[in-house]
Amino acid sequence: MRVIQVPNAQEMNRWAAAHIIQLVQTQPPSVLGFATGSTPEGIYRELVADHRQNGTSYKEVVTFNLDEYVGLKRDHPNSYHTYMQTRLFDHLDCVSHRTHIPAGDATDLAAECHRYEQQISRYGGIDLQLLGIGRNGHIGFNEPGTSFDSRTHVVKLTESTRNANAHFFQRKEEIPTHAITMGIASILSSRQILLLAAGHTKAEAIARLIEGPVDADFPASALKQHSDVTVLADESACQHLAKKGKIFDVG
Ligand SMILES: N[C@@H]1[C@@H](O)[C@H](O)[C@@H](COP(=O)(O)O)O[C@@H]1O
Repeated sequence: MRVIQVPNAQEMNRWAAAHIIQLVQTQPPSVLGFATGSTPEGIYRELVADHRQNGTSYKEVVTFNLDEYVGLKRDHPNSYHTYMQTRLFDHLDCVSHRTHIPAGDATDLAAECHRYEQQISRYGGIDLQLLGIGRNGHIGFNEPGTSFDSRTHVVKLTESTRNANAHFFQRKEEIPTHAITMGIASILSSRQILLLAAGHTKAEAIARLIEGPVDADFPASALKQHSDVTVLADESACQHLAKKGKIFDVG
């Protein structure tokens, strides 16, 4: 696992966007795994700005999102469909049938999970998966205790995750109780993974990820079993790390 420390969130956004753009330009057709939450918002703004200024094209790009809330229609203002549409897809030249997000409003959720996995396989797997990290170490919506062998599945959200996402909703009761998420094994099947963290609220999670053991109680630690993971974090998110340095590798 490679750790890259940058001064602030803006630098994190620029670094990540440049990395994505390079992949899109040099390895078409790229299959990108996207994440939601506050962390990637600035990266998506950078991609939109680059598309406007430099014309980087996403016509050939295939995308898969990590997760979606159960029970929200895709046009609900807080669905991850709406999040991706308004922050990214509406502003790029993506082809809509190549952008994929689990259908949280499916009547048969188990069938939807199976279908999603098959779709990822049909495109030959994900080249680059972006990840945020929850304060409890969740990746996607894989909460502590999730099997490292898990594939796309339905999860019950913990109270801490619902609270952490509360700022996206008007009222706490509106926050869904369940979600569909790619599993930990689905995430680990990606050829390359870029985990992003900015701000002091992520400092404990980043220290535990980088310096703690592999442990199912801390889902992000599964990433240590993958051979191409970069943790891109700002100084605030790195403040509890014992090891200091701008770039270093951990076993
Ligand atoms: N499902 C998402 C995760 O994919 C994301 O990593 C996490 C952290 O969010 P934020 O970036 O807002 O801190 O939030 C949600 O739970």
